[in-house]
Amino acid sequence: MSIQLTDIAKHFGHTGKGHKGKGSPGQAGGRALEPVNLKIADGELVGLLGPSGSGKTTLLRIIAGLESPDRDPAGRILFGDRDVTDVHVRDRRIGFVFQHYALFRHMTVFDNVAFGLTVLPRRERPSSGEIRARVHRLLEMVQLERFAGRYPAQLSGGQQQRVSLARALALRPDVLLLDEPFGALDAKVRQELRRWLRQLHDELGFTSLFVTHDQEEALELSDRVAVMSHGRIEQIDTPDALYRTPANRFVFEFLGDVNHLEGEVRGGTLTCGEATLAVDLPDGHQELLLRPHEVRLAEAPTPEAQLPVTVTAISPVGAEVRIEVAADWLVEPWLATIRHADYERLALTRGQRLYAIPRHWHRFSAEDTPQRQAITA
Ligand SMILES: Nc1ncnc2c1ncn2[C@@H]1O[C@H](COP(=O)(O)OP(=O)(O)OP(=O)(O)O)[C@@H](O)[C@H]1O
Repeated sequence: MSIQLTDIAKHFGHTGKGHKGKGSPGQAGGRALEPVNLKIADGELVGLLGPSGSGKTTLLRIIAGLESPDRDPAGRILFGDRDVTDVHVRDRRIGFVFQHYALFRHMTVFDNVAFGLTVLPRRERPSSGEIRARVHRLLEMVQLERFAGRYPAQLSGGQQQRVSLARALALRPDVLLLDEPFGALDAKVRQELRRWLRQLHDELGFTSLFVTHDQEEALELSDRVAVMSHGRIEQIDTPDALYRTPANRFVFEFLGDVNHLEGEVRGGTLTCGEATLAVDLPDGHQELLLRPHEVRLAEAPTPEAQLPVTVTAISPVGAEVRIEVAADWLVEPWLATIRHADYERLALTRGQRLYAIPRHWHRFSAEDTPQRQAITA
């Protein structure tokens, strides 16, 4: 089922009490959402990513029907061809999963998953045999069949969240909405649950929208990610496109580690203390941004890049080695990620003097037009 939002805005009155007991800090006049336009294709898995207070949950709750959008502008929500703007939450055919597993503690796993089906009006309710079959099939999918008779308290956090997922899917929703579904779990379990969700999503073909403030989670799990800030969608794109062609500085900085280089450009050379870099930019003050993988470390400078640094920390854990380097000309240390082979070849140690050689840099002008330049060194 596709989802289309047109001009969905939300303004909370100053006296309004938040569902989380929050006020409306940082947003003039309690504006939680600027008018948002968004199209999600049938069967798509979209992540809503943004810092705290950027409006992710508000947007999700409006789509769910748990919160109503402003009347001015008169926004609309379509599920497929159906206008659901004024349709009650229980008639929107939505499944929910929230961070805090709202499982019924006095019910077994089986009964929790079956609950939504057993409370359907009689004419819509499947037979008890059918309910049993459907619940077992769902528990099989989330590999919890042998726990059907247990109570939530007898399960781990990750298992409880899998029950929540099965329960949300029991009513065969067209749309699955997840609010920080894995937020309360440790890193390894989160990773596992992401795979679950992706698999179930692909297998069952529903449309999913999930809220997260975890960049890695959003980029790994989603077909597309909507990056939000201050109640606006700054950019919505595939993870690859977001990372490679960010629409503005906020998106660039929010999606990963960033190194800063600020200096004065004169005659095609940027100077910052004892560091210099050849750049194709007009004279004046400039700030360049670099991702850690765009910084090469070498034993000698090049004619284009003379950026002396000292290694201050080395973290060889993971697919790449993370090297922190510092220098007098840097306000904050830089992070460089290099291959293990290069790490061994350079025989890096703490305190070692090296040269940073930018492969690429990015610049966002005041009008936020992104620019990316490759260094032809
Ligand atoms: N019921 C409410 N009444 C008043 N203000 C609210 C209410 N719900 C949210 N807000 C405000 O609206 C803004 C957006 O909040 P929202 O919860 O949507 O952000 P979020 O991106 O989901 O944040 P988080 O990651 O912290 O959950 C915030 O400024 C928040 O304080």
